[in-house]
Amino acid sequence: MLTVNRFDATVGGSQQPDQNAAASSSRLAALAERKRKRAPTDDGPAKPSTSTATFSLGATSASSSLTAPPTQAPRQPVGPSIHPSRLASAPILAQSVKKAAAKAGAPREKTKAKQRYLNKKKSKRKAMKKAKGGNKAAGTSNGAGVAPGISSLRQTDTAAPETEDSSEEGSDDEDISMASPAESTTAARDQGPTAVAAIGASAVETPVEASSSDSDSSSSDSDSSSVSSSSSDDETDEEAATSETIQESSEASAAQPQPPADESRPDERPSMGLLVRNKPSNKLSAEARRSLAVQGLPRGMVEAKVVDPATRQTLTARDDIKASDPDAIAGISLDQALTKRVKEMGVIEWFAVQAAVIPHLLSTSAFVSPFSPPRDLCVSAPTGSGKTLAYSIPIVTLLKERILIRLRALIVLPTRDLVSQVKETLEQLCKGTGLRAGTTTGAQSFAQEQTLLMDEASQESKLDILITTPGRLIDHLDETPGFTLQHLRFLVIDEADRLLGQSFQDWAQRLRNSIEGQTDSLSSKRVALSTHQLQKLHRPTSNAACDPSEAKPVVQKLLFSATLTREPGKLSELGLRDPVFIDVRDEVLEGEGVTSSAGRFTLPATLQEYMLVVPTSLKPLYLIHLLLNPPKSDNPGKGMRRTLIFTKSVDSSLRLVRLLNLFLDANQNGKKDEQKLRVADYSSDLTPARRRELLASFRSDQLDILVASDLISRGIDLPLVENVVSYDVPIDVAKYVHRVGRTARAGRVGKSWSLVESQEARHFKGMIKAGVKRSEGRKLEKIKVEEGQLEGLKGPYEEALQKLVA
Ligand SMILES: Nc1ncnc2c1ncn2[C@@H]1O[C@H](COP(=O)(O)OP(=O)(O)OP(=O)(O)O)[C@@H](O)[C@H]1O
Repeated sequence: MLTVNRFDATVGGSQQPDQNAAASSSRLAALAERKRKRAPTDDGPAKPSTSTATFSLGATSASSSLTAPPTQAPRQPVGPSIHPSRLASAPILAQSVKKAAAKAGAPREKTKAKQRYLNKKKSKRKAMKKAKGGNKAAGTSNGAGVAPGISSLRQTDTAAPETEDSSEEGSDDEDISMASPAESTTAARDQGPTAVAAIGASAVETPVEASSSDSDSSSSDSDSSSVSSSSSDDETDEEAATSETIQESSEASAAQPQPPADESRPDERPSMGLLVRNKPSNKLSAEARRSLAVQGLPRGMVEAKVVDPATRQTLTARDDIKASDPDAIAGISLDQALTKRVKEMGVIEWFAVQAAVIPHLLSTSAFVSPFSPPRDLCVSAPTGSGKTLAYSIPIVTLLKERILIRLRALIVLPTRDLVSQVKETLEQLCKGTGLRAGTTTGAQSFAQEQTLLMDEASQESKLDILITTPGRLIDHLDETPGFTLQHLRFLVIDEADRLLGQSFQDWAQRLRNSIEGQTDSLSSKRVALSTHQLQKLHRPTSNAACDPSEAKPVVQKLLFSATLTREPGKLSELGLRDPVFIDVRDEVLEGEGVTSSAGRFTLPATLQEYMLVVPTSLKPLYLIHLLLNPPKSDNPGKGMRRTLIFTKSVDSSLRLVRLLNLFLDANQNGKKDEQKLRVADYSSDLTPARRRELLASFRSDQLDILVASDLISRGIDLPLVENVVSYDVPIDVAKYVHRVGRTARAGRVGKSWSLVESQEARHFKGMIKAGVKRSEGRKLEKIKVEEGQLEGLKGPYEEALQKLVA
């Protein structure tokens, strides 16, 4: 009753006078009804009802009864206590009171179809009870008497109790369990096939969550025309869906290899009704989860090669190789000149991703046969783990033997800054090889880029390697005479998940069309190959394989990211050829396949993560405190330098930089000796030249802090960054991974600090827990800052705020 009264009071308090009058009269009516209920009736004493049930019942009926006062009200007295406008403006509230009403047993109209369904259900239940009694009598275990597909899962479950890891996953699920089934499915789709499969798996076990069924009963009884209303109020609909889902799943399981049926009780295979009653437990064994998760996935994804991030391999130059030394041959052996250049770049040993990818790519040849083209490659490895060299070294090594200049490698990246960065790496590697690398990003005029790309007279490429953004690439494919991808040997899509998420100009499909057009060029048009190319071309063994129509594009597609999508749908945009997957992350735990951890991304082992829960109104002050007095600092009192701060937008960055600089000025008064922190914003509004200048200042320690939106959260390699601060929490886990990945690169130590507003804390922790995987012993540590610690900063902060609004 208290709940109702409080709720009424609240609603009344916010209503207009006439609404108040209506509400109080309805409250009186409700009171009278409650009294009437307490008094004995002809039918016997009234049953006590809980306050929630009473409230819910009334509230549900409110939606239909408020417009016209209830005529046969006895069971709906409290209805008018919720104003219809409130229900109309709060669909979730309306839905929940409706649902509660259904539970409380509000009378509902039953159609014939529904009645038929219920009757059928009743008789099934009876049959099940009988069967259950039989089972008990026979002393069967929970697996016996269940359809083979399901029973096999359950028996495994019993045999293999949950591991620590799987229970942790369970708690992850708990954290995100507030999402509706529809939300979960959408989220799962975003996370890739595993998550979708997991949803599928949970539908097998808890099919109540399945979306609408097309049974008569559900369609006839539904209040709403929307399919998504299966969340519904209707228990019967839920049961119908349950039954159907289980039927479907057992049909599906029939297609799978089945364990032998229980021979001792061959005739006791139950009806589907029994399945509904004997729902399996909510936990599938790890093995069963894995097999569900991998169904329908590409071979390479299921058989992904998992590489330990701690793997290292020594650098060997080709001259050192002894033919008898299998390790040297299997290892990475570059020629002396390239080894020297790599050493000049600070490489003394190969990192894990390089140790896996470089030999894999070097095992193919520069010129591959269109009749047996190489498999494509998808690589997922943590931020700062050296993916750029992993693809650049093989490209340079294989292409430097070329005779004619043709465009043989195309590297696509999402931003200009990244294009420039990769170009610098390739230019260093190409020194002395004669290979030419160039870029097109729109930083220069289109005509200038055309001149750089193509020889006007011969209309041949002037570049061996082109590094570009997708938009500019499509422009050149469309408008630059002679520009072709027909000689391409390597196509690299770096930050692949980000690029595949961008659909502008339909770039992925158009790129694919341009590449696949080369099949014709190589076969029917018989494009003249270089002598070298002809010599290297592997001759197919049978004549049938020489059929020009069998020729395939020779381009090998290489996809890289720290957060690579495992969604086959997304990957298929590029028409990958039987891709090999290399996944650099900690060893696969028992029961965890490559896909079961899809959507969980590995963080660098050298990263320390911290979070501060802060009140929204004082967030800037907490940031200032953090910057001036960084906890866990090796140089206390020196402030937080070599720091990147991420905000949610360019505007936020600008405002924050102004406030910080005003504060630092105000705080500097009288402290001449102390070196003030130097802060600047880095945004897409700045010219490329200004951005280059800022990065150079940061690299040379002339700037301490750069404040940016997510513009530079991906890929940018600033080796000196020691701290990353998320002033606004990232909107998804991939953004978090890329932001924090600007530090702790190439094996260096780095710290990330997330300022989380109190109301965001639960969501943030859940998101991170579900989305990232850390090395053993690592965790997200909470740092506490008491408001008292901010006292000394309040004066200059107030001063800065006043100047900011002036
Ligand atoms: N074997 C190595 N030894 C030492 N330093 C290396 C090695 N390989 C790469 N590096 C350096 O590590 C840094 C990070 O490399 P890179 O930018 O390729 O990382 P990444 O994996 O592409 O990261 P992100 O996912 O953030 O783009 C670079 O400064 C690079 O020069």
